[in-house]
Amino acid sequence: MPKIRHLRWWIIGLVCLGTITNYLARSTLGVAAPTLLKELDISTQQYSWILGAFQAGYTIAQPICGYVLDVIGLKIGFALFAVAWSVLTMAHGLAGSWVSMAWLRGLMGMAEATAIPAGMKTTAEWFPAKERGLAGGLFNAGTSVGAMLAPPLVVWAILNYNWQAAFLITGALGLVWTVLWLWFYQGPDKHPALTDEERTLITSGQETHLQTGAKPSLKQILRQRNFWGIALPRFLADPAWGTFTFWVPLYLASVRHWDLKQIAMFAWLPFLAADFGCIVGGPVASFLQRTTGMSLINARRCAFTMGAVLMLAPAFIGFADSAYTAMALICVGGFAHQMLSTTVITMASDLFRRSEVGTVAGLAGTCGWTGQLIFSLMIGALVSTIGYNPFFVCLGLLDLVGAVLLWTLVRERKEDAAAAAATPQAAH
Ligand SMILES: O=C[C@H](O)[C@@H](O)[C@@H](O)[C@H](O)C(=O)O
Repeated sequence: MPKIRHLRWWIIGLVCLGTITNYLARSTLGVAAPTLLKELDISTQQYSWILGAFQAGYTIAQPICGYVLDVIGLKIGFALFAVAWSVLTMAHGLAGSWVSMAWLRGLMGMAEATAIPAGMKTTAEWFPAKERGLAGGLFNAGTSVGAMLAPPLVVWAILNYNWQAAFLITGALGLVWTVLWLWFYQGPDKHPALTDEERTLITSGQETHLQTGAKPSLKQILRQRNFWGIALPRFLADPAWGTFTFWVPLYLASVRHWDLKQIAMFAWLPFLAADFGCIVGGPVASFLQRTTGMSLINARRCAFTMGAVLMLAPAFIGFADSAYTAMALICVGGFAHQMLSTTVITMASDLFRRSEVGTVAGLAGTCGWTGQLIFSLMIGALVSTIGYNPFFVCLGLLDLVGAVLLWTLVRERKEDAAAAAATPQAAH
């Protein structure tokens, strides 16, 4: 293989592609739902159990997937899980009832839970500290791209073939990605296309104490206050993601009386905004580091806080007179959420060893998804009596609490903070 300059950006691009296929696969069901519910005679309540099976599997499995990646390595680990979620997606086409669909969905959720821990682990292994924010944002942007691509692709497959074909295609894309991954991916220690210069740039830009290779220990991770310092803000932040993903179309239809055509025309916009949010968080932190000389951790905390302040905008969604203003506020919410979410997700690689980043990111993800689940159940239980407004207001405030926790719970090593303050130039 010839040497490739800036290889790390190609690698994170490949991981982003993997995240896109991961989100495409999981989003297929929602788009195909109207057709397949009718054909398989599945009720709305049974459909909610199918969705629940995915959420439960995904929530529980994130640390398990992260741990497997930490132990057997990214190349084989990510490939195994990608094959599993792709084959399970394709198998959806064989389901004949809601029960078999729910089983497939639960298992698929477990395999899909690899995406974020794998992305974080790649970021930790391949990037110097100063670039991790942007790298983390780039692969995480794949989530929204996948969610945006699903509707046109799935509708096209259903119109030209049938709903089964939609699952076959999105699953097959995951397999194609796996072949690419197995062909192109190697760790930075042995990638034949990595130049010596770039390898030095990567290792010299990483914190020495994070490069050691102890195996992850669950007990030890859960005892650290830095873990809770990132996991609790995720618990408080992720309800926004769940709300934008699962509830906003329903809100637009039932409260703003939008028809399907209007929803199709506008509902992807918050995800586009979310993509920008993903990409902005890292560079904002780097900019602050460069201009003020503050430590990396403080710069991340500032970026998160900015996102949290911006998240006040969606608190006003329910008060907007026009549906279009409400939509604009939802978009600000998508942007702000991913700006702060990417930032806190990336902090797993700022605070934990490369050999345990997968497990830590997975555990924090479990907290995030638990927050999503609780919030979603609360909306489901209360929306018919109190409406959506209190929930939007709540979303606006939760991240401010998250910011306070991030500032108070996370402790950075004194020597790192001092080094950053003494040599601000080293930060970029
Ligand atoms: O809050 C949302 C996150 O940033 C989102 O992009 C992913 O982490 C998502 O939760 C997932 O696990 O697929």
